[in-house]
Amino acid sequence: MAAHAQLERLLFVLNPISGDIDKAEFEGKITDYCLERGRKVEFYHTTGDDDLQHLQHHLREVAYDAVFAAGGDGTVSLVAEALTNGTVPLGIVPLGSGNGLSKDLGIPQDIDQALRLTWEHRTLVMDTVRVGGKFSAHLADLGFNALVVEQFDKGDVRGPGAYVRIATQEYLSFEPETYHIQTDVEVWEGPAFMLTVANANTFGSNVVINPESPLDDGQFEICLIDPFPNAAAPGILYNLYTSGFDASDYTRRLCCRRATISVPGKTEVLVQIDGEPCNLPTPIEVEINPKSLRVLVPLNTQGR
Ligand SMILES: Nc1ncnc2c1ncn2[C@@H]1O[C@H](COP(=O)(O)OP(=O)(O)OP(=O)(O)O)[C@@H](O)[C@H]1O
Repeated sequence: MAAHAQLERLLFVLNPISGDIDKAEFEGKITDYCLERGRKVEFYHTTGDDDLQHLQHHLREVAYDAVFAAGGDGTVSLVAEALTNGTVPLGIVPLGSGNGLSKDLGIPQDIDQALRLTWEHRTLVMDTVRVGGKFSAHLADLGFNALVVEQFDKGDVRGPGAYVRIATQEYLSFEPETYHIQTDVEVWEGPAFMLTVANANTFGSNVVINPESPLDDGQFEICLIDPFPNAAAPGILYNLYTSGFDASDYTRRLCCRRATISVPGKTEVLVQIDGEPCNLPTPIEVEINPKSLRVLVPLNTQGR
């Protein structure tokens, strides 16, 4: 763990379409903040088109002391993937609607407070995960939430209200899949309402799907919610919002370093990875990449 490492040259990766703030004003604020403290700052704007390849190419050409992701969960995951297995740390200025990883890392949700990371921080070296070959720093899931995120993504309306409306609609007709999971520790098979591959703890919605699991412990959890009767829903929701995941009869967690997830009868399945929906061929191989990402966190938090 390093505290107060001097960061001279900073890159801010900005998603022009995330958040509802004026981006020109935001860039001006960052520039002033960094120049006042003797930092050099540059900006990189995502286009939504091959951003990972372009960013990786740029990072091979120019050496930075830190790269900040200024956007939502998708932008954070993009920059995290570009930096994984390297020595340059990731900083986060949360601008999205969920901002899950930044919350798990104890990064302030206020922009001015988050910018202090350029100046005061310590470095956490966290694990990352590969889910069916795709990068995940935070949470990936199959089942109910993946379906809701896909519908949410297709719609024009953002925010928690839109998510709840879609979730309520989908819940009425949702049919749980059966999963076969083989980990390096155990085998589990059964139907699940939702299956989360959790490197981290908390969704952007503040649902704590994987409480008390450090991001740098060299393992991930598969958090399962069984199909449940309607009458059990309020209790499960209460547990999810109060870090009580394990308290329910309908939940279980498998802790492991490697897993193969099959969905009998299906060759492809919908997966939500760090906020972005995608279809993956089955079986899905999941593997931890221990201590693979350096990330700047506030001095006064341990990260979770
Ligand atoms: N210039 C751009 N134009 C259109 N789409 C873009 C652009 N830059 C990035 N994207 C797309 O934006 C998505 C990532 O958005 P991001 O998660 O940063 O913000 P958000 O969706 O507003 O936040 P949240 O996920 O928290 O709601 C990706 O799908 C990416 O391809």
